[in-house]
Amino acid sequence: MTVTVRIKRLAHGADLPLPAYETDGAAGLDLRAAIATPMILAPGGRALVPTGLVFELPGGHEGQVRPRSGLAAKHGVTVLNTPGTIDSDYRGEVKVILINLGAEPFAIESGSRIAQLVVAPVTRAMLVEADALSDSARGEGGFGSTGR
Ligand SMILES: O=c1ccn([C@H]2C[C@H](O)[C@@H](COP(=O)(O)OP(=O)(O)OP(=O)(O)O)O2)c(=O)[nH]1
Ligand SMILES: [Mg+2]
Repeated sequence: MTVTVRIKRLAHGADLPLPAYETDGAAGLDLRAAIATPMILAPGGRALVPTGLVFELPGGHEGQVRPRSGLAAKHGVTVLNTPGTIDSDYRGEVKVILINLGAEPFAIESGSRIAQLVVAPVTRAMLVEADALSDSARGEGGFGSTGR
């Protein structure tokens, strides 16, 4: 499924390529760091990394900011709030909250692909308050109630 997404590049990201799907079947658009000078993420450190991008997602859709598995596997660098939620009515710059869970400092250069954005449909709930809810086989069991 394809939807049209309007996108604006901010001045500090104007020289970077638009996010792109790296392969025909890729689910995520890689997001790049739009930074004037390299950032160093110390072990255990986190940073709000600008992308220089503003999206206009179509109604009924969200953007999910997800980690790149390569950064996680090789460096322990991931998205702290994964999946970050980009609302369709958000018109601010998309930023990525990265955290370094690895043992070494991690350098982020301008243009580094730091995360990926998956555009996904959203189902919104119409809440109906009720005094009693239907029975189910699971009932109140959770948090490991079915065993290992
Ligand atoms: O990783 C993220 C997550 C969110 N956002 C932007 C887009 C999103 O639409 C907005 C609000 O995100 P969220 O609802 O997760 O944050 P909040 O702490 O609840 O802030 P708000 O009170 O603005 O909703 O912040 C990002 O740029 N990156
Ligand atoms: Mg919110």
